[in-house]
Amino acid sequence: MILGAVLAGGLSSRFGSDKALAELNGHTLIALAVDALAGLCEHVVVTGREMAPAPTLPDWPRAGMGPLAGLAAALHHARDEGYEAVLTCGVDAAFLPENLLEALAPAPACLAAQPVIGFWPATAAPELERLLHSDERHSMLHFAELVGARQVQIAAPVPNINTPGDLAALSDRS
Ligand SMILES: Nc1nc2c(ncn2[C@@H]2O[C@H](COP(=O)(O)OP(=O)(O)OP(=O)(O)O)[C@@H](O)[C@H]2O)c(=O)[nH]1
Repeated sequence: MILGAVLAGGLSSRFGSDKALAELNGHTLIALAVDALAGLCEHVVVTGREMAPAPTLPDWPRAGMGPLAGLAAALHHARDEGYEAVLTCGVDAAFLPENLLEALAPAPACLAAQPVIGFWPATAAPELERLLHSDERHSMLHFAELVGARQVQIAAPVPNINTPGDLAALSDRS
């Protein structure tokens, strides 16, 4: 079983307002991200916020530590509930390719350009706990390197939405 996890905390400082609640074609970005993962995974959770269109998990060990703390919460849930791995994306992953799991399997692996989109085995939880308690860089890429994740290139990259301009460009395209 695969658990989908939307990493949905953060400050959205480049966006200027909570980008999870920004709308694309009448749907919030977080709802689109949950739907995208639900098409690929048995169950979906949202980390790093209390209100969401799917069950939520608080970041581990605490909020304010970045997306890895959301991944840690999801890996703990996966381990406790018997999921073998977690598929992650950010709130700005409105369009995930249908073959994403095939491209990322076997875990661990992540997208080369966007390591927030990754496939992580539940057994990676202890290494992530160690990293989050260390002075090392708390970045998805550093964790990916630590666990030997393959960095995968895909033909059609998932668009990043960091600014209102990024969102407007997507609205124009769809
Ligand atoms: N669970 C969780 N997710 C996070 C956290 N920080 C960022 N994220 C998510 O990780 C993804 C990538 O983060 P960024 O795009 O850099 O998000 P951000 O930090 O809100 O944006 P900036 O402030 O503009 O850098 C987004 O989907 C964020 O929602 C966090 O502390 N906890």
